[in-house]
This record gives sequence, C-alpha cells and structure tokens, in this order.
Amino acid sequence: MQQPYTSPICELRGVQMRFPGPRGGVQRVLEDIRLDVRPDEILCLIGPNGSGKSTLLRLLAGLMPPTQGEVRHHGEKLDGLNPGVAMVFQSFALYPWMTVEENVRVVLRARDMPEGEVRERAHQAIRKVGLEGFEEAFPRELSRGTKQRVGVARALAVDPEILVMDEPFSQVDALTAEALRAEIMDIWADKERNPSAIVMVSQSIREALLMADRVAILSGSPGTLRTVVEVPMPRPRDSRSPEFMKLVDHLHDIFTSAELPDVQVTAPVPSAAAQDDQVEPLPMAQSGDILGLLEFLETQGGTSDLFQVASHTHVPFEKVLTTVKAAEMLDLVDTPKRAVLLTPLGKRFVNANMDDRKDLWRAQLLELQLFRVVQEMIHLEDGELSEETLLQELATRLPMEDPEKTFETLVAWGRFGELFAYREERGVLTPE
Ligand SMILES: Nc1ncnc2c1ncn2[C@@H]1O[C@H](COP(=O)(O)OP(=O)(O)OP(=O)(O)O)[C@@H](O)[C@H]1O
Repeated sequence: MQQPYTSPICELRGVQMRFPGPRGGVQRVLEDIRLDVRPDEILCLIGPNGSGKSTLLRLLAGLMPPTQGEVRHHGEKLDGLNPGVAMVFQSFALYPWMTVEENVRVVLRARDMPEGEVRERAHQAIRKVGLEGFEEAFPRELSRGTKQRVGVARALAVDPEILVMDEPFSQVDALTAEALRAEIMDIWADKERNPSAIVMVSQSIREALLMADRVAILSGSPGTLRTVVEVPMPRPRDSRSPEFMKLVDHLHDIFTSAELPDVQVTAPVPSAAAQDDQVEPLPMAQSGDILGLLEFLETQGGTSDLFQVASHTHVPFEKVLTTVKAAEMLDLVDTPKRAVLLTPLGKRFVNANMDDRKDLWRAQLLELQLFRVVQEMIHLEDGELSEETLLQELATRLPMEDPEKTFETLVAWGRFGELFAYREERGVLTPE
C-alpha cells in the first residue's frame, strides 16, 4: 500500500558511475540517476543485464563513491559506508570456515559491539529467520535456501533501516524462494522494527510485483532510470488476479519498449562501400538459442509474446530478450509491441534443412557491418587475422562493449554460418 510521503531515508542525486573499461577505455555504467528510498517501502529494481543494478546497490550501501553526484542518508552526503544499510548477496557471501552463528556474530563484532549484545542480537536474528538448531552448522552443510537465511540473518542482526538485497532468491529453488520472500515480507511488515525499507534487485517482474511498493526500471547500457512504477495493490497479492496481470503487462510493455523499440528493420544494404562505418553491438546470444526461439515460434503458429516464450521454454526473461534482439538483428523475427513473430525469412529459415539454414545465416551475417569488417580484415591480413588484432579493433569500434565477449559471439555466429573459421591453437581467424 502506498504510504503518505515522508522525507526519504536515502537519496541518489545525479549519480553517475564509470569504471575503467577494457583496454584503457571508460565504461559508463550509470548515468544521472535520481532515486529516493522512502521509509516503509519495498523498492525493486529491474533492468537488463549490465544496466548497473548491482552497482546502484553498492553505491547506496556506500561500498564505493559515485563518479559524480551524491548519495545521501537522512540528507547527509555519504562519506564511506552507509550506516543505515545492510546487504544480502545473491551468492550468500558466507565465511565457509565459520559456523552459522559465527557468520552472524562477525558483522556485529565489526561494529565494535559489546560481546553480550553481539550474542543477544545474533540469537534474535537467527530466530527471526527460523535458523534455530543450525547455529553450529557450517555453510557447506546447508542447502542454498538455508545459506541465504544466514545471509538474511546476518543483515538483520545489525538492525538496518534499509535491507538491500541483490537478487537474493535467484540461487534457490522456486518453493524455497517463495517461502523466503514471504518471511522477509513478514519481518518488514512489523512497523515497530527495522528494516523500514527494502531495496532489492530482481530478475522477475512477477517477483517485483508480488513484493514492491515501487518498481524502478533501469534501461540499457549505460544504465539510466527509465521510470518508477507505483504498485497500489494491497498485500498479500494474488498473481492470478486481473489487476496483477494488468500490471505485469504494463511493466513488460515499458521494459520491452525500451529494450526492443518498434523500429523499422533496415532494408538490405546494396554494397559494403555504400555503408557508413558504424558497427552495431552484438547481443550475446548463442546461435543454438536463436534456433530454439525460431523453432518454438514455429510451434506457436509463427507468433508468441515475450513472456509466453519465457514461461513455455523455462528460459529467464532477460535471456529471452537477448535472444530475441539477436534474432531481430538478423531479420529472423520482428517485435511489434510485446509480440515476437517470425519474419518471412525466419519462416524460411526454420523450415529449411541444415545446409540451407547455414546459407541463410551467412547471408544475414553479411548484412551486418561488423561481419563485413571482419571479412575485410581477414582478406587484408592475407587470410589470417589474429585474435589480438581483432580484439583491438573491437575495443576501438565498440568501446562500450566487452571485446572478449563480442569476440566469442562473433566467432560462434561466424562459425555457424561457415563465414570464417577460428583456429584456436593459433588464435587466428581464417576464411572457411
Ligand atoms: N568494480 C568494477 N570494475 C569495473 N567494471 C565493473 C565493476 N563493477 C561492475 N562493473 C561493470 O559494470 C557493468 C554493470 O554491472 P552491474 O553488475 O552493476 O549490472 P547489473 O545490472 O547488476 O547486471 P546483472 O543483471 O548481469 O547482474 C558491467 O558491465 C560490469 O562489468
């Protein structure tokens, strides 16, 4: 339920984050983020891979300062760790050589608490997350769900105003995730006690809508805050209710219109010479996943929508998005609104035998400037283009991308289309 607005616990103002990029460049990760964390709210961040969600959490926790802009805690600019925040990590981040209880106590001792208080608080936190009886166990003896309970207990033990969680349920099975989600919401719902707010990254729109009062949607790379959607439904929420489904649709529309804008697919290009030199980044999708997507669409009469693809194929939404982007780049699918449909070429492709598929694939690769550049480079290097030279070219032409990842995708797509071969033992690309 939306709360009457009071002054925020934390504010991010004009926050920008840049990291040293691969090969000497600069990687712009977050741009001009303005976001508040309000008392008594659950705020979920969603966005594509690499849009800077985890970075935003780390900035909020004060684990590093932003390159520009400010993070404020009760109006004061942060200088170092945020005293109001405790974090739960996706990978649990437990000390393997310590028992459950020691894992919780260690963070309290780091705050210079008297030993009696350390014991008391650790005990309370362990009880809160249902870990009584596990105090003496070591992380290796615990299931993933139980490990994450320790992660939560450790964060709660310091009595944070804001509990920050980075995809906390992504490593645990669905049923355990459901239970943990409910327990954390119960703990948060006790208005007499901290945490007052929860800020979490989620990969799932459903999860965000089950939990959040507000969902902040980040887009692209560098990550910018696309919009913040209020979720006015009372709790507990029923994910099958029409109201819930409508909001799921709404969020998907926002998310996909940012990631898959409805732009006209460019017409085939007459010749390489007539093109400008711009190369497009490659979505990091495997050719096998693209084939899988096309085959799935064919079974659905040539059309489906993004969530159906994700839920029928049990592939995470973000991965589906990347695969669809790649297939769209190759003109094999089109994405009007949230739908994904096979183009006439996509239909021909999926119904062709393997040799014809490879021919069509190769022809589509050659519509992309990046592959024409690589082919030209192989030619200029007398049929042997070294990996090193190509990586340098990729770093120059695509300074925002990881050249090694682009190289891997490029080689995999090129191999599948038999456009060129990669001789791993010598680290060179040669004509097929
Ligand atoms: N300490 C760092 N040094 C250099 N680059 C970094 C650092 N931390 C993050 N990055 C880069 O910043 C970009 C955004 O990373 P981040 O983990 O914040 O994104 P994300 O949206 O959480 O992604 P995912 O959903 O894949 O976890 C990535 O390209 C990552 O490689």
